[in-house]
Amino acid sequence: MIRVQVDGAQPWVSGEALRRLMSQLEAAQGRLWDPKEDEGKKGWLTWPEEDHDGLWQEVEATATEIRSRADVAVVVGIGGSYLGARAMTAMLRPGSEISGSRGFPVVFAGYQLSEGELLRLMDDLDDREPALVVVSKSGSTLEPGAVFHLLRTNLERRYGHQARERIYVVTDPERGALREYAVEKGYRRLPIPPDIGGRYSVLTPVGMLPAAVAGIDIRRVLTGARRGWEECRRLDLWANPAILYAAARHLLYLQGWMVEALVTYEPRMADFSRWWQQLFGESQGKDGRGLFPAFLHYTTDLHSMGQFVQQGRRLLFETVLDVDGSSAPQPANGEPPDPRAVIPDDVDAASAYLAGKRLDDLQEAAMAAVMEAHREGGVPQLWIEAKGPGEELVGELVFFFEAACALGGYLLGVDPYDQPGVEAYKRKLKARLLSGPVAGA
Ligand SMILES: O=P(O)(O)OC[C@H]1O[C@](O)(CO)[C@@H](O)[C@@H]1O
Repeated sequence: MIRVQVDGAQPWVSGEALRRLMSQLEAAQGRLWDPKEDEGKKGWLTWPEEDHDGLWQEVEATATEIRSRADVAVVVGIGGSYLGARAMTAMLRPGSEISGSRGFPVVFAGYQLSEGELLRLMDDLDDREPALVVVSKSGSTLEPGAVFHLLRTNLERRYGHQARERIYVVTDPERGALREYAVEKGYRRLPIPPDIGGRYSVLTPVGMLPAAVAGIDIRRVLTGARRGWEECRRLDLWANPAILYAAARHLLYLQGWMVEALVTYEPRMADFSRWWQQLFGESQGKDGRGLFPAFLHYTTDLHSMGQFVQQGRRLLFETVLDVDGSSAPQPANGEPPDPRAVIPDDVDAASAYLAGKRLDDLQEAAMAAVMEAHREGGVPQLWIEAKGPGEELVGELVFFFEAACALGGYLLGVDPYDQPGVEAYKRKLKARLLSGPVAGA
């Protein structure tokens, strides 16, 4: 269940302001759900209601194969080709990184160009039995392309011809250099539907294969996505969380607020904020428009950015993503909480008022205190309450944010599906590499 509350954003998001926006909201919602609008770009919209059972069986079988052949999966991708998978694994399998002990380890690479990082990863992989999962829609992105070939070569040095049995490729089923290479080498492939763009692709094999490898029940993720789909179809501002969220942030934007900070309180949600940031940043930041999507991880960032939020230049509003309370196992009815998370009685004088409280109590109090303080500091706050079992919740949240993002793009008057601005740096980088000296030559 996802509920959006706008009480903390008064007077900017008033009932009257929402009513004035109503005809634009109806037009945006109509455009979103009209199959003739933006044809070929909205595969993500109908994806949760379609039957892809054959594909999911293949994804699950591939995940089982990876888990039986390897003891760690390295997912190579950038942007929409790794952020969603990372968000899901961090949220649902916290601690599944290479040194972690819970779930099957899934690590990520190919999302930056640090040579030191890559060499450290290779060192770590030396005493493991890795599999590579390469994810790229276009099949031609520089960062994952370079890192994939380096990791592949490393695997080939170790396993020879058999390395190919450890390499899995998720890419466009019809085109792209990576697809051709995978066919030539005989790697097992999974498709990214051509009508689903990178940042909207987390519910396809892009996110679902790494999730299944990590031991996440992807069928439950899909159940949640389907619930999100049902909620976000309604043409009722108060019953459709995506319309209300898109409307509220648009009203704040129109009244001069420039930065939206997604606030989370659980470290396992940090990667989800990065996924959210790409979704909104790439979809809406164009033609000189759009809110800058930032994120703040509380209470950590209260001790670094809290000062600015409370008293700095008034440019930022907060969207608190309140995901189903604690990440700690909850005691059964009547049972006491895990005593290891309860502050003992024999504490120093400054901590005496904390004695007997569990860390979760402190977290809850912190959320309420921050809300009050930042309101007094003049920071508008939207509140997204998300409740339910983890796997389903992540699917529901993904669909909700995707729908809100597309609607927001229409309200802004931009195309939420392209990213022409990213090409500028790509072109210059390519030109330099084509003409520049070769390292070590
Ligand atoms: O999956 P690909 O084609 O490698 O692209 C990765 C990411 O790069 C971008 O194209 C931006 O360069 C994103 O839109 C995309 O998610």
